[in-house]
Amino acid sequence: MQDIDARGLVLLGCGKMGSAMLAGWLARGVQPTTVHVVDPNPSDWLRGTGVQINAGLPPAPAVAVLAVKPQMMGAALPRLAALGDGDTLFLSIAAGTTLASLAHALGTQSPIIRAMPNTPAAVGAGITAMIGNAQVSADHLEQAEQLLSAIGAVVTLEDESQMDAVTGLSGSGPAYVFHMIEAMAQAGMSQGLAPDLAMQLARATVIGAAKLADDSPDSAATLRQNVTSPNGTTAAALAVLMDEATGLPPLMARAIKAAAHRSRELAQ
Ligand SMILES: NC(=O)C1=CN([C@@H]2O[C@H](COP(=O)(O)OP(=O)(O)OC[C@H]3O[C@@H](n4cnc5c(N)ncnc54)[C@H](OP(=O)(O)O)[C@@H]3O)[C@@H](O)[C@H]2O)C=CC1
Ligand SMILES: O=C(O)[C@@H]1CCC=N1
Repeated sequence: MQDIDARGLVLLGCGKMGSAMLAGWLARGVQPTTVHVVDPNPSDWLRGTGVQINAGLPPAPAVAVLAVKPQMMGAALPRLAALGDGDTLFLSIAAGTTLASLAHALGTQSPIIRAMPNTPAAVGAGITAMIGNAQVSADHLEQAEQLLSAIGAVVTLEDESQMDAVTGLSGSGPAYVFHMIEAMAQAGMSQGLAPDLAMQLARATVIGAAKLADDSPDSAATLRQNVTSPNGTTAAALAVLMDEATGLPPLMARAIKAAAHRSRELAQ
């Protein structure tokens, strides 16, 4: 992060994702005074970090990170378009906003990386997929990887067209898992459990299964089979969940298709 210490980092938008990233960078040793945040309503947490808020921006920061809603990009980008010295890396995490539209606003010679993180970034357990335009150098990629690895794993895409599917799978994916917790708790209540107990069991089950999936060398399919006794309770449930027409696979396929479709729509 030496370049950031010397030239500064600009963060445009410090909401859920912006603050998760900022927390990761500060934990990795980025100096608060080198970070310049632009946000209309700074939170108490942000004010307590020691970063510079809504002050003058360095003319050529090492990195400018765009973390506003896609719908706000049009209003927010002109502030950033004035920045940069040709070597300033622009890093956008906005869903649906393409490299071409970013280059249109920021200058076609600007190095730009489009990335898609997810909210487990807030606890350092995110996963981010990224891809850069032709102006991005190996140094820029390494810089982005350093910043994004502060909030979890990082993968590099081969083609920007993969970003819509990535957004539908891992960008939006945490919401599917949280909704599964809600649905499992609700189903437990339908079977007679008190709401608090049902929620405790549902949360702990998802957390435990996620930890096991993380720690174990076994595939998800093997871990599933390990729960499933022949002709037992799990087999009864999986007959419902794995139904080809009405089970989880076709439902999840429809959900992720809808998210990817919305990502493409946001690009229009
Ligand atoms: N949430 C998620 O799971 C993920 C989100 N993303 C992407 O990250 C981006 C941010 O999402 P998220 O953090 O959830 O959204 P938030 O609404 O939580 O954060 C956006 C922040 O930008 C601020 N803002 C609005 N207008 C401007 C402006 N002109 N200049 C500077 N800041 C501004 C908002 O302030 P105010 O609220 O006061 O308007 C808010 O603090 C989006 O583009 C989204 O697609 C990517 C991956 C995952
Ligand atoms: O819902 C959204 O549009 C953003 C992008 C991925 C997750 N949240």
